[in-house]
Amino acid sequence: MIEFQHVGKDYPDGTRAVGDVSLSLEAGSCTVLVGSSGSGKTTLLRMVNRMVEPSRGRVLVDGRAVREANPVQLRREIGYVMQGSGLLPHRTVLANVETVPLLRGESKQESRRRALLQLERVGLDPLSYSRYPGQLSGGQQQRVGVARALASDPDVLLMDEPFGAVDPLVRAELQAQLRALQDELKKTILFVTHDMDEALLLADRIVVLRPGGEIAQDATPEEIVSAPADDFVRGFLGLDSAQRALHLQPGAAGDVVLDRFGRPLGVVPRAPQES
Ligand SMILES: Nc1ncnc2c1ncn2[C@@H]1O[C@H](COP(=O)(O)OP(=O)(O)OP(=O)(O)O)[C@@H](O)[C@H]1O
Repeated sequence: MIEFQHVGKDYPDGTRAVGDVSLSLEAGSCTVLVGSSGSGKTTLLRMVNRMVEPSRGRVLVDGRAVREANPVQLRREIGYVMQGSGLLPHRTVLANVETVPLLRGESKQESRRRALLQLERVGLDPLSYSRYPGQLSGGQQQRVGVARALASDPDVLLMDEPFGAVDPLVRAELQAQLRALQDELKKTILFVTHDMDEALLLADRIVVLRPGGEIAQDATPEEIVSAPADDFVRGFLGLDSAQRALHLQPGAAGDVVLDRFGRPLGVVPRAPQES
């Protein structure tokens, strides 16, 4: 479980990146921070592994204040995937993934076992294990990034726009795979995106941030779509609502309205039959 208690961040140049945010992320669930550019998503996410120190408030992981943890230790315990994968360019795929368990003190043999398990889990072709990151496509690099984050079997996974730089087809594949992984592994995931469709697909809970780093809405995907809190959230949803492609499916009580992911949004009661 991750808790943000009245956290805020002002950068030294006076930029208020995060105002006053309180949030609880349930263990084993996927929470997606969504909002326009500059709304403080990355700043909030990086507070969890102390890449950013809050100016106010505190962050707890499993009841422990992160500011009391050793930052290096903390970063080894928490998986982190970012856009552009952040792989070491002069190490092979396998060596990149092995690095994390090795740093945590696992034996060479155990680190290799874990690395191979995770590379297989993310569906990477074994032929690419001995390649260097520069020899992989963007989508393959992101898969390696996910495998590396999972290699130390962390409870918490921070994912900052991990699929932002890949083409839409590969992106859809990576999203589907993350959902499948999450069904199996039940990590506590904090995922950042500016894409509401991605948020609706992946989240158990969506937190919409407005500029200035304040929460506009914190709710389930169904609640966000069916009852947006205000015009800001409505506007954010509306940007691509034309593509959201609602459709109907006959149900017992009437027609069920489904979005393009097949998520039920409501029921249109059937008109009484004339006799
Ligand atoms: N090191 C820094 N120094 C000064 N200002 C910063 C720094 N890092 C971020 N900011 C500012 O803080 C605000 C929030 O940035 P942040 O990266 O958290 O937003 P974001 O929602 O993740 O944006 P994006 O979607 O563009 O990545 C922005 O105005 C940004 O310019």
